[in-house]
Amino acid sequence: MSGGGTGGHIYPAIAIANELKCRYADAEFLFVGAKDKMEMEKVPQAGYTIKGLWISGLQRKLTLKNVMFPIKLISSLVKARNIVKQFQPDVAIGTGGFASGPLLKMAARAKVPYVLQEQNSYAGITNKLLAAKAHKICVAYDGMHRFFPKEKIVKTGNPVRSDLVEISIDQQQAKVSFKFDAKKPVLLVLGGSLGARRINQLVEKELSFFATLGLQLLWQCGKFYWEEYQKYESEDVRVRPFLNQMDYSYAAADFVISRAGAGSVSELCLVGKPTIFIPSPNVAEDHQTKNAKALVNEDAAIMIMEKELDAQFQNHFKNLLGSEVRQNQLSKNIKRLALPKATSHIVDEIEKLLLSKTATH
Ligand SMILES: CC(=O)N[C@H]1[C@@H](OP(=O)(O)OP(=O)(O)OC[C@H]2O[C@@H](n3ccc(=O)[nH]c3=O)[C@H](O)[C@@H]2O)O[C@H](CO)[C@@H](O)[C@@H]1O
Repeated sequence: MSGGGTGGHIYPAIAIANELKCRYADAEFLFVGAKDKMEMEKVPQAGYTIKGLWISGLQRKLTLKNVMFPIKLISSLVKARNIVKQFQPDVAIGTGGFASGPLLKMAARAKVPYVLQEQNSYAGITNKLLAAKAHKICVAYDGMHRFFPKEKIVKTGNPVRSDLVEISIDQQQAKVSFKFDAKKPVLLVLGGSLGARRINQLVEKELSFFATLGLQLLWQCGKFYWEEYQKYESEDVRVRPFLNQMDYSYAAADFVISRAGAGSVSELCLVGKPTIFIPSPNVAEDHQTKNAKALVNEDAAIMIMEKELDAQFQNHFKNLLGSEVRQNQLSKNIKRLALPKATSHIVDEIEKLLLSKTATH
């Protein structure tokens, strides 16, 4: 299994591994990630072993990191080749992020078949490079033949960890677990797996506005911003660098403000809470805006662009809070877009590949 760099690539890989483990209790898994990235912490937390490659992406500017890139690439290819040789996998799976490049390249060389999973409507560079030798490419959006060979594409949706597909926790209990008043509404603020500077600035500015509306705040600010924002912890405000229990966090929420990364969007469809998306304008081809727009077009969420926040946020938010009818409408519509069987569908494709491999041996 290889995917990483951000949660958006890691959690799909974990979801797929969990589903495979359910079907094949004796299956063995090995994750491969990038040495200093968040997968090195999150994958072991999910109960899997991970090995790290010394690899990073190419920077757009001329930097020392780019000078090191060829050396890192060669070192990663050598290490990936050894990993494949020792572990001898039956199949490999890549969910995006640069570490999957060397790993899957070496898997292909050892005749190990691989499946790719692409979360976004705009394909990542690593997956584009790996597409030619992939057996299947599981995607979440239409029109992906712009990037990948048409005959390899299967539209499955994005894998979501099973504990988030059906959240059984009661909302009151979830609120109490964060030491909130169970009778007062909770606003969950998500900045994607790394946190979002602009969303943090917005929340900081609107703290008294939220207080006058009687809201309690569960604010995931991101590990890089934690030092700056932890001072806002109070009776009604919880500030966290990262939320390890997303099931409790979603369950506690009455309203959500979030970035529009592919994984967050897929999870929020399953969770069905009234949501305001603030897409990151800094990602390739502006794909977060496209992710959020797909929901707005179905009247399933509200979207506010970063540049409109100062002028429009309070109005949008007050309108939402003031209308239970609107909240119910958004909840109903966003739930309709959920794809709860995505992980199972992807694992079906992996199974088919394994079976065809066994048949040809
Ligand atoms: C800035 C950037 O490059 N973002 C990209 C990154 O987003 P990012 O890494 O933010 O990923 P997503 O929004 O896709 O998913 C976030 C994942 O992290 C989990 N989570 C998040 C916060 C938290 O406190 N705890 C937690 O567990 C969520 O439950 C979810 O499973 O990958 C996505 C999928 O390829 C892309 O669509 C995004 O554009």
